[in-house]
Formats: sequence, C-alpha cells, structure tokens
Amino acid sequence: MHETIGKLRDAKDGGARAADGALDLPRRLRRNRRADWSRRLTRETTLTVDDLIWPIFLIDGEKRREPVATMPGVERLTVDEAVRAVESVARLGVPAVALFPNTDPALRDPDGSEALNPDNLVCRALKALKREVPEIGLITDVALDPYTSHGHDGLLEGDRILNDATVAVLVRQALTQAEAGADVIAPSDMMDGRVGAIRTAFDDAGRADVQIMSYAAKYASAFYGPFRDAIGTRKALTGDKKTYQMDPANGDEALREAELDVQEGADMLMVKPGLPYLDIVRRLKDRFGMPTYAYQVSGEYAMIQAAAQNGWLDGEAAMMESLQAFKRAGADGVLTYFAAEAARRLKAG
Ligand SMILES: NCC(=O)CCC(=O)O
Ligand SMILES: [Mg+2]
Repeated sequence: MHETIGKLRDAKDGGARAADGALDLPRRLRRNRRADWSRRLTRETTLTVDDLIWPIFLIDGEKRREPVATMPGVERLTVDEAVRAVESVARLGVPAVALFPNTDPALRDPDGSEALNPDNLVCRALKALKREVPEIGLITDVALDPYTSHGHDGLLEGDRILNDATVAVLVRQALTQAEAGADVIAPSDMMDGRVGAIRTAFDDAGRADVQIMSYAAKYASAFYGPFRDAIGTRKALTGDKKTYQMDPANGDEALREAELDVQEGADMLMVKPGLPYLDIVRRLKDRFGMPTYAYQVSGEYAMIQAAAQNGWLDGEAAMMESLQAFKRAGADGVLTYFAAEAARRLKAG
C-alpha cells in the first residue's frame, strides 16, 4: 500500500516538520507496544497452566530419583516419588501428566510382552496416581519401544516392522492401561489403523469414556535422542524408525495422517516434535479444529537447558517464549518437560 509507506511530512505541509524528520505515518504499530498495560491489552494468545502436560519417567524401586544426564533437571522417579512429584504439579493446576517407563532390561523381549503385564511399571504408577492424585489426568503412551529388546515401537519380522500384527498388540496394551486407570491413551507408534482398532476395542469393552490423544503426525526426528537415554532404548535401538514415523520433509502427509485419526475416533491430535514443526500444528488446527497438542521433545528441552547452563541464553525466558510460540501456532496445549517449572513460573506471575 503505497500511501502508507510514509512520505516526509514536509512534502505536504510546506516543510514545517522537515527539521525533525518526522514521517507522515498514520499507522504506527509501536503505539500499542509502548506500555506494559497496552501490551497486555493487545496480546493475542495467553499461556496458562491449563496448557501444560508434564511427561515423567518411571523406574522400579522405592524412594529413588535418577538424573537423566542428557536432560538436565529431569529425573527418573520410582512410583512413590512420582506420586509426590505429581501431587505438587497438581497443586499448581497442571491438568495432566504423561507416563513413560524405563523398563528393566531383563524384562524386555523382541515382542515387548511386558507391555501387556497388568502389573508393569506404568500400570503400578497408574493405580497409585489414580488413588493418590485423582484430580489429575493420566495419559499413557501406547507403543512397544520401552518394552522391546530392539527398541522399535512394533513387532519385527527380520528388519520389517509389522503393521497389523503390531496393532493387535497395541490394542491389548491400551486395554491394559485403561484397566489400570489411564484416562487418555496416546498411541505414539505410527502404525496405520491403530486409533480405529483401539477405539473399537474400548467401545466393545465398555470403555467408551477413555480418550485417545493420537500422535497423528510424529516425525522420524533427531530430536528424540535424550528421551531414548531416559527410557534406556538408545543403545538397544537397531536401525531407524523411518518406515513408520514421518519424513520431516512432508507437510501434506500430516494432514492425511490426522484426517484418518479423526475419522477413526481420535479425541485429540498431537504433533511431534514441537518447535521445528509449528507449521504442522497450525495446519492441523486450521483444517480440523480439533483439540491439538504439540510435544516439545527431549532434544528441544536439552538444547535450551544446555545453552542456559553455558550462560548462552536466558533459560527461563527461552522456556516461556517457546511455550508461548505453541499457543500462537494454534496448539491447545503442550507436552513439555518444562511443565512443572513453567507452572511454578506462571503461578508466581
Ligand atoms: N513417545 C514419546 C516420545 O517418543 C518422546 C520423545 C522425546 O521427548 O524426545
Ligand atoms: Mg497414522
């Protein structure tokens, strides 16, 4: 718009303002930014504690916390410690936690059979949390990688991940978790058809109330490295996950993935990783209008923490800015290892 580009006022009023060089600008966006009250009044999106989901890592035993070296500030927790930690975030108003087990290597096998043990680590944590902290939502991960000796999310035949045979196991895993108290099942495996199969099984089992948060668009990403340390699969993993997780080059395909999951009965959609895929968050939100979440994954967390520890950036400011960015992109919430810290920060005001 040519006339708004700004002509010198002296061209219009005979040079009265030429001396101070003022531009003839009827529109000045800085006006709204000039004071804190005005910035608050014109702010488009707000991050609140209701937007946060806290992923936690579980280990066997009692009264133990183990630091995860590649995720400074994150610890693996025994179930009793997890209960205490979850109580504290529930008090801050965090709506939900997501549980990830670091399974005893002795319990891992090629079929991930420990996933179906109704007394496995996740199920024990679910029961304890449901009893002790009933007000918080419990989200569980459906995929076999914490339980397989090869670190893949599904069953292997040679070096091929079997789709339909894996889905049959995932359905049983989901039912096992629902039985133990999971409120939301989050399939992260990226097998085709798993959302529909799980939905049908839940409905048939009288569990129509259990929600499904689908990892609709999960990319084969380099940003999951520290997570694999946290759950102990980094060394075990053979090959990569490119035959089931999405190619980072693709965007339209994320819409097709999400569309199928919506048709199959997903209640919520998720995009993973987070910051490098904000365009996907926006496209899913605009297209489907579903409750849409982003997973700020371990590598994203580690990058901010590592830079902060080096004094290279202000960690707390970078944390809050990154979380705000998810809201701006259209996310209804964020799974983030920063959830507890961000909730404390939001509460402090
Ligand atoms: N299914 C959950 C994950 O794979 C999380 C990855 C991460 O935080 O890097
Ligand atoms: Mg899919």
